[in-house]
Amino acid sequence: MTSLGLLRPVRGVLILAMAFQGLAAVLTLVPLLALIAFTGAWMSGEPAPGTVVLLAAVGGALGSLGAASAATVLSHRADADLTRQLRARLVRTIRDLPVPAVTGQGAGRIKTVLHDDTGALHHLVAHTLLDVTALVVTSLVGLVALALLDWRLALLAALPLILGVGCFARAMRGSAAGFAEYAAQQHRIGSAVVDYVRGLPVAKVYGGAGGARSRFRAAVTQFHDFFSAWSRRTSAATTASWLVVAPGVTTALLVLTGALGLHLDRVTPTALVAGALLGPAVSAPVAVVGPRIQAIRTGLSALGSISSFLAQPRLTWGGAAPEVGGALRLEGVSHRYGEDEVALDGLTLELPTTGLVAVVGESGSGKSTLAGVLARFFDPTQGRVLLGDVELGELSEPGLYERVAYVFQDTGLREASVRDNLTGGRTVPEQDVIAAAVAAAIHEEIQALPRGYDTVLGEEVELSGGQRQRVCLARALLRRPTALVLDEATSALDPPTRAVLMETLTREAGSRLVLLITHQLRTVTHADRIVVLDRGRLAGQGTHAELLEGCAAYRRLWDSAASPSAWRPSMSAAAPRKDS
Ligand SMILES: Nc1ncnc2c1ncn2[C@@H]1O[C@H](COP(=O)(O)OP(=O)(O)OP(=O)(O)O)[C@@H](O)[C@H]1O
Repeated sequence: MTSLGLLRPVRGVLILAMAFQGLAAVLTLVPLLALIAFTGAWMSGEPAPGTVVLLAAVGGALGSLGAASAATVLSHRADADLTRQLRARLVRTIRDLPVPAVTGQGAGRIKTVLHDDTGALHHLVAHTLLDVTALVVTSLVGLVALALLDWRLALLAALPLILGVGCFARAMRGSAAGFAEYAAQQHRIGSAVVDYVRGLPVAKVYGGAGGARSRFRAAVTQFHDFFSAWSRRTSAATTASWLVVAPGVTTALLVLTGALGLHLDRVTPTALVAGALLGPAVSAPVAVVGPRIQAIRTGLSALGSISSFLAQPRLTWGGAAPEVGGALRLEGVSHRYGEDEVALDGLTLELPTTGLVAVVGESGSGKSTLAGVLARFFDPTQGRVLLGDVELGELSEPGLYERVAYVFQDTGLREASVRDNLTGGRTVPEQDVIAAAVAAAIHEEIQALPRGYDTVLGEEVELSGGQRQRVCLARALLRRPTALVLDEATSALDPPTRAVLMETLTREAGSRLVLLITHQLRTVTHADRIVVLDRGRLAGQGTHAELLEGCAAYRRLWDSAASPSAWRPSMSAAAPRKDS
């Protein structure tokens, strides 16, 4: 579908609105035409049709008001319908996009598309199309009416129009690239603003050294330089196009020539009056069409931007239900961000169905990318991720997330009650909610909130980072998943709380897979299996003792691990588990 195809759902209403606007433009000229007829009759000594003129003036004015109002109502209805439909489609698209496309720079693009581009469409659909219709119809009808009375005066009236269009076309030469650059620069400023606002705390501390602030300043300066140069290049031709079609110029031209023609008996008094009244209506639209053209271009570019946003590759889901007891497996999984950045490199791994598995590796070794492909936040660029014998993409979305739960370091909580955050709005027995919160060591702190489990997060209270992580863990436990994947999900906890949670996770690992991605090597030495990643490759896997013995990458990590954690496996946590 071309970007104009996005307007298809409201095409009918828009055409009707433009028809009403065209009618309004014609009716606006009716009083002038009646006045011309009156003047002609009066000057030639015929009985002047005063009542007809009066009726035409009133009828034309009222009719044009009515038609213009109908056009405005219709165009605004079309705009409201279109905006609602497009925003719904955009929200569905955002929901299905791979996560990296909606975070970081992607967030800036979403803001542009949802806010700026749909705003630019409002101007195009609700206002600009009607304005341009009115301008074109007024100009054409005025020209035709004048031509019927005196074709020479009509040609004269068309002269400023032609010159004005010529100057304007000259001003617009090469403007497609200029408008594209204008849009790109606006987008750059938008992204820089998002980046700057996100980095504000850093910028406050580090002042001018904050890269985001410099990027924002550079984007604004660059835009200013570009826009000044563009204006300088086009201002002479644009000003000339405005001057040449100024109503006074056209009127003077037609009155002087018409008077001369009258003197020479070549022009009738009626034609002279018609020229003076209709001439400005013929050429004046050029003066106001410039900003409208820019609005049309901005609207069309917004349509293009929305259309390409909607066309982005999305994650699609199948309908398969996950096999009961299926293990998570990776077969030759590689993932690249962009052209060069290899984050995972031919990773083949079969995870057990129960037990505590830790994933460790140096910073940048691909741990979070592994969590991302397991969570199907995005698909790997190569290879397959399976649950049992079914690829994740063939599963239904609820099928995957009911079976496999994820807790991430910065997993967001919604502005909703603690209970709703935990249950996701589902009806869950109260004792299950409490049991999950107890297991995640957060129950007592929730009870101490102003309205306990009914307290609205973000509105009534702000939780600390560690509390948020524990609420997220409780939410995951409440699902009773067969696999629980945690990416640095205990990073914000103090050692005693982390110790309690490690007890919980170790206990949970007795009946499900708990995959713990962590930097804190010393908290997972008791894991049933430790997977070591090194520059996206599998460097080794086994128990702590086996890896110390046979995996150089693990030994390096172990040697560089800082201080021992407060937690050691307790007798209860060390209960035997079966590995697959
Ligand atoms: N969104 C992204 N865009 C581009 N490159 C990325 C992105 N996310 C990660 N990378 C790159 O992919 C590689 C692996 O990153 P990843 O975050 O998976 O490693 P990690 O082991 O989790 O690191 P850390 O322990 O520091 O969190 C790194 O080189 C990183 O720079």
